[in-house]
Amino acid sequence: MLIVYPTRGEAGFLRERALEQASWRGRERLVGRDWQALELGLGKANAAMTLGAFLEAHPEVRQVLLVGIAGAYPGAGLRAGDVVLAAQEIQADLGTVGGLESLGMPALELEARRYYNHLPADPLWTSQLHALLGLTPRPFLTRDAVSETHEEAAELERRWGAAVENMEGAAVAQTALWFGVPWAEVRAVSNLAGVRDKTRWDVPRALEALARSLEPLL
Ligand SMILES: O=C(O)c1cccc(C(=O)CC[C@H]2O[C@@H](n3cnc4c(=O)[nH]cnc43)[C@H](O)[C@@H]2O)c1
Repeated sequence: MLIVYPTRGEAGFLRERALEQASWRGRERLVGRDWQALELGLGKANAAMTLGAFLEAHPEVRQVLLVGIAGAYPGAGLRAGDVVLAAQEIQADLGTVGGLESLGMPALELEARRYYNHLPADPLWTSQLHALLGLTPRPFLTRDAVSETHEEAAELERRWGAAVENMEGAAVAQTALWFGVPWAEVRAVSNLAGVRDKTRWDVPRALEALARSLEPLL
């Protein structure tokens, strides 16, 4: 299993369990008992290019799991420390404000299936994680830009029906789909989306919960 994470700050629990720490094209690479982990970098471009290059160089990878922190939308009923599993990723900053459909061009076309803004997590891998980790799949949203106000976050939640937002998920999803590798995503809530005051974030609580939740996999 290949675990991927955006920033080194989110991977302390993996580093503690790694048998080997290395570097791959300037990105941190950790090797565990029956997993490896790779730092992606922040945002969609970093995530897509790093994962794409790694999958091209490592055709033996059979599953990808993206882990990290996320911002929760106001109506999602989530707070810092809650851990969520992705049912799908919604690439909300591609196309018009309402998405790609109105442009009539998909983001990805595979075997006659057209993907616009919605990118489904692998159903089997996700159902296995649901059973193993006891997490309920929820819709995730990705933009390179973060929500900066409550109103912005609430509008994204209303328009797309997502529970949480992040900056890399859709890029990992689209890359994995294109390479034909099952992908899944688990994130811990660090903050309410739209809140920029870091004193109202709780990243340590989120990362502790993420580590606890993923223990059965490590
Ligand atoms: O400085 C800010 O206002 C700010 C607002 C939101 C997120 C950030 C980050 O630095 C996020 C880094 C990292 O964490 C994920 N993340 C966590 N919370 C959110 C969020 O509310 N919206 C989007 N992404 C979030 C993200 O995937 C990044 O990898 C700074």
